[in-house]
Amino acid sequence: MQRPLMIALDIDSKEKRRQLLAEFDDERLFLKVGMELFYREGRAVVEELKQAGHQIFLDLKLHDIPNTVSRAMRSLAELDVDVVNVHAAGGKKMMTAAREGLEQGTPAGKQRPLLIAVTQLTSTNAEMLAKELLIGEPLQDVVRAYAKSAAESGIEGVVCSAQEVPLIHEACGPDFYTVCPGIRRQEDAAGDQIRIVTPGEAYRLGSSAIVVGRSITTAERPYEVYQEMKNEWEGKA
Ligand SMILES: O=C(O)c1cc(=O)[nH]c(=O)n1[C@@H]1O[C@H](COP(=O)(O)O)[C@@H](O)[C@H]1O
Repeated sequence: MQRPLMIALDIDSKEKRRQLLAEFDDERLFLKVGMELFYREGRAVVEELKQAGHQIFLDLKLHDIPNTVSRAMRSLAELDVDVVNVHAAGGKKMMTAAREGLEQGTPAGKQRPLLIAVTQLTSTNAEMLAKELLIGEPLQDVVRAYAKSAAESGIEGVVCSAQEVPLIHEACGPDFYTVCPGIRRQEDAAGDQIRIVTPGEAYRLGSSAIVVGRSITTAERPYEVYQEMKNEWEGKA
């Protein structure tokens, strides 16, 4: 897989989704289908986007008992998506079950989707971790430990802030896949994101992929913003 800029299609209607994608002409994109779109449009949206030639990160962040996650992954594997995810907080048995479910569900002759685990959401900070979630260790240590658990479960990578990419690569090796949301240009509103990084900084920190939602999807000229952020991410700006 290249180092893609994944566009988060967090959009609340089929019409708006089609309007947005029309801005990109025939360009083949890496699209993230998350809960909002999937719960609204179901499996059909994935099939439509695949047929149009796009790559898909199906971001449903599974987090349940191992048996349930395994069986859910078996079902998602039939969709022929490129990347799927779970919450690392579900533990090693759950992550292993997710991988096994994917392996069982992947049709013969097809490559199974890349499986990654969310370490700590980019909307989380150290204070929230300590005071609300009652996790006593420093945030970076928690992210490192969760990434190691993911690697030990035989899955290929994590979702993390680009701020944590160097420590994850140190712990899990340089090829461990790091998908980084919480990406903003200097001028963009942070919204609910806390551990934010610019596309250029994510590139310099060695992220494998970045995820960009609202900076592109709510822009007046989404394609221009996409090009600008992509150039920065590819080290061209
Ligand atoms: O798993 C994710 O994709 C994810 C993990 C995380 O820690 N933080 C995070 O923002 N995301 C997703 O990445 C996207 C970020 O969107 P924007 O904040 O609009 O750029 C959203 O679709 C989130 O669901």
